[in-house]
Amino acid sequence: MNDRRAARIGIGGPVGSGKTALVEQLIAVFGAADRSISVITNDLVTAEDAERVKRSGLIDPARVRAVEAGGCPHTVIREDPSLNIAAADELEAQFPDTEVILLESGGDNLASTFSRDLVDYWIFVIDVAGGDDIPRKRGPGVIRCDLLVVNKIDLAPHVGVDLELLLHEADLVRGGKPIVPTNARTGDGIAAVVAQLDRDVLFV
Ligand SMILES: Nc1nc2c(ncn2[C@@H]2O[C@H](COP(=O)(O)OP(=O)(O)OP(=O)(O)O)[C@@H](O)[C@H]2O)c(=O)[nH]1
Repeated sequence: MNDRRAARIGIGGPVGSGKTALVEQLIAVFGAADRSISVITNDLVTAEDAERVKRSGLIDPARVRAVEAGGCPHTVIREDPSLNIAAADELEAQFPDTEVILLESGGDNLASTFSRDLVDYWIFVIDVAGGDDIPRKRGPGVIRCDLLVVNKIDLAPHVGVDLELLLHEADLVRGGKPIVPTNARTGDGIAAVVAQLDRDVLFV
């Protein structure tokens, strides 16, 4: 994508669902393929997620920016995304080769959604340990995201969740829009996430 603006991809979802783990997996896959990626993290009042990504050793730390939301994450990813837009513009100016900018939202609830002024595409991450009734709650994040990632599939047997049923119910409430099951600790399913991004937003 030499002559095009970098794709801006949001990653939202409940606290602890595995958003940062997914970011780390995506950085590794893009890095291994010599594809250029940058990251913006949103935390409430710290830069903890950004520090963790910088420490991973998987990415040039200069390509990682932190936005401190200072309060409700909805504000900075939906109502007033100006801080994130400015951070993305800066990263793009500094690293013109950037193909993808990942924007990780602070952990929130099932209602978080991204402004289309901020992102071209957004992923919502839920995890099976959150319960198999999550799709039935019809949260806007689950229903409206471009790609639903169902993470921590390894935990399904341990928390009494029928993964197939959860995926089926998620498919029903999403009307067939894409869903990818993952284990963001081991990397299971990450290739399918990248394939979906390539098809839907990166066009490679
Ligand atoms: N078993 C299992 N654990 C996972 C998986 N993905 C992430 N975790 C673990 O779940 C915990 C939370 O993961 P994070 O990536 O920090 O989650 P997050 O959504 O970024 O969390 P916040 O930023 O606090 O909202 C960590 O201890 C991860 O190691 C997975 O697929 N399986």
